[in-house]
Amino acid sequence: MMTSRAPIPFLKGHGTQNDFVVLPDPEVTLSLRPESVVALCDRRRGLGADGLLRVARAGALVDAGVLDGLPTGVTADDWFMDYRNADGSIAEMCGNGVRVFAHFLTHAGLVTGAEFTVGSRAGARPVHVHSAHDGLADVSVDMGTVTVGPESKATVARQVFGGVVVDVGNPHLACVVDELDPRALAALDLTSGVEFDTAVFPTGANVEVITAPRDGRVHMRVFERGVGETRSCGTGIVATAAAALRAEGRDIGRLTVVVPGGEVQAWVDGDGSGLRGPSELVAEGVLGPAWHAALR
Ligand SMILES: N[C@@H](CCC[C@H](N)C(=O)O)C(=O)O
Repeated sequence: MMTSRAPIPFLKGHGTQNDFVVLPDPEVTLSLRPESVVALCDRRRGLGADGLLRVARAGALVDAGVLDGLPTGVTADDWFMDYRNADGSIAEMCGNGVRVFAHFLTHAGLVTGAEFTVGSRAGARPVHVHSAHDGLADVSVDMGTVTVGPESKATVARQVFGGVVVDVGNPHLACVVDELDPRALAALDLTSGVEFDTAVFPTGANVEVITAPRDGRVHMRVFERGVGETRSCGTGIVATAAAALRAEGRDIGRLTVVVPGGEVQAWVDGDGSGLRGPSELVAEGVLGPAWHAALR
């Protein structure tokens, strides 16, 4: 078998400190085995990240057998965010990832105009890149339908919190805790993980702990499926907005969600949901020769 020695480019970026390795692979020539993703996302032996974003044409991912078919609303020519968690697992959607992905497409000149569609396993996600200069961008994402389901519980730092099941394309348990102020939220120890009802979440859950909304703002921390605690989570921010609005007796509205890595605007309206926030491209380069054997 022929192996290509062409350099493998990468970028490193983050959205409110939820960080990603970006791997441009338009025609899907790279093989992303879970162990390779784990190694690349490792903060000591790899580049270090919460997740990995392969940048590929949707049709090429179908041809390569990475996707079984084109998700709803996605066309073969669309740029597709092939998202992997740091543990090598595949997730349906990543809201911060879409912002960084859209920023990369603009930075690399792979799209024309400020508005375009990014494909994801959860379907097409329209984006608007409001600005992109000097490695920094401001990006809105139409996050589609957000479905608030039944109540459930999570155990976090030996405390049991009630929450609601929220589907943002991926599964969330969003727990608005009235008695928690931002200082008490910041003091919670999430290092030993979270427990949730696996009958409710057979494929796992992302768990958000959220303060009660005040003056249009909430504070949130998240323990992500396939990663651990992260400093932000875009789908979790939309789930947070939906749950916090529900706690105020509202189905629609707009909130500022404060996370350890910054602030993001989120909204739920009659047509769906969305978020707007920053993206930063921190570095770009090529992977060292040892990675060729792993990824080709
Ligand atoms: N950080 C992401 C969510 C990534 C996927 C998640 N860990 C899952 O497994 O569902 C975001 O910004 O939405």
